[in-house]
Amino acid sequence: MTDTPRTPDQPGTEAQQATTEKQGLAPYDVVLLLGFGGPEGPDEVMPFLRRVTAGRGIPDERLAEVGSHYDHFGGRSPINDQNRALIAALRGELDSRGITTPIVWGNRNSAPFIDDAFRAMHADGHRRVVALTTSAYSSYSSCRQYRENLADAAATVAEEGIELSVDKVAQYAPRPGFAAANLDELVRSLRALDGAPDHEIALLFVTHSIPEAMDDTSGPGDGEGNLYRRQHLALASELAQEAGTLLGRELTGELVFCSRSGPPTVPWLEPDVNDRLRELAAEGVRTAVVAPIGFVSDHMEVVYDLDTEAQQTADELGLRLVRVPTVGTSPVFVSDLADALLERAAEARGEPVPQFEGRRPSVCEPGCCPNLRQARPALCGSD
Ligand SMILES: CC1=C(CCC(=O)O)c2cc3nc(cc4[nH]c(cc5[nH]c(cc1n2)c(C)c5CCC(=O)O)c(CCC(=O)O)c4C)C(CCC(=O)O)=C3C
Ligand SMILES: [Fe+2]
Repeated sequence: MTDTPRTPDQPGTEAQQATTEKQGLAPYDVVLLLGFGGPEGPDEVMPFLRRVTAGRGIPDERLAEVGSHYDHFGGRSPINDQNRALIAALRGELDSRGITTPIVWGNRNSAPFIDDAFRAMHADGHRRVVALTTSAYSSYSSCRQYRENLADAAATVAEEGIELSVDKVAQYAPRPGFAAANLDELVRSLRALDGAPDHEIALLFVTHSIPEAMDDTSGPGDGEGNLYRRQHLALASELAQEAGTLLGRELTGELVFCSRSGPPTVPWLEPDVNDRLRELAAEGVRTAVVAPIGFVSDHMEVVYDLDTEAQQTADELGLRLVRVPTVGTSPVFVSDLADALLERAAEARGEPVPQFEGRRPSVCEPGCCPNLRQARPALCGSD
């Protein structure tokens, strides 16, 4: 914070915000929420898994193993229902700001697919799309792959004479609003702990493991790499510090990983949450507070890999595991997504937008978060 008086031409002032809100999401006429997708019944599990891993060389045993996670939940992932709820919440938030721009949904790996979303938008007369992913961080899997999905879908519908222009909201993990939404959840969970002494509590921030090579190349092509990991570390340390200050506790957090796949010969980010729980129990920790900051809703990685598998590890060790909710449809998160959309629209109109540490450009830099298997067309970037 500075005490410099704000003038109307400074980015992020109230005057600026007022114009921003008045113009709504212009020049965009539709919002596309991009999800990962998931099976909604037992028959959809294997087709879904084959789509996720197409051309990826994931062994069949791993597919069968992941399929069995879905079996625990009747062959249905919660992810699509969570995205329906997110769209409803975002609709409510935009409505409350007088913004009527429709929100359409498209998934990478299950219906409704992105090409169908494009067809539906076009049929309704929409031509300028602003896309928002349900993944907050920068990496090939969580950013560029969605941009490739957009390019594939655009190419498919172009053959039918359908042309749309698509821009994207930058990955939002570095947004102060994303930190605020996660902090709310963390503080609520910590408050609910009984009088456990600080030195018996471990605070574990969890995210999806990715191959080390994918992390090494995440971020701008001419940057330092490891942006996926750095974004998580920055958020984790901010959350641990702010939660500690708010609650007057001495909390140190650390980053751990879940949901590793691929052959054991390929290194992925570590430590695995289960391995770390074992070490911590041996060091005298009694309570593990597990905050899945890498995910925006409680989908399969959370309800299986954490609430089922890591919970079982904790049970075996006699550890109490407290799982912090993901941001889901929390009002702070949804409001920040609405802000991010408004800022993207303002940027498209050539207006200034608020700056903050770690802000990602809305148009990805050349070579950022590359596809290491095969270079492919991707929208919303400068390459
Ligand atoms: C970074 C990241 C996110 C977070 C960002 C984002 O949300 O996009 C994410 C999300 C998700 N990942 C999901 C599911 C799966 N991910 C897999 C495989 C992989 N994920 C990877 C990375 C990520 N994944 C990677 C590097 C692989 C290896 C193969 C590949 O390069 O693709 C596999 C294949 C089987 C396996 O090997 O585990 C499945 C079934 C679901 C749906 C859950 C549900 O159904 O509720 C969600 C939200
Ligand atoms: Fe995944």
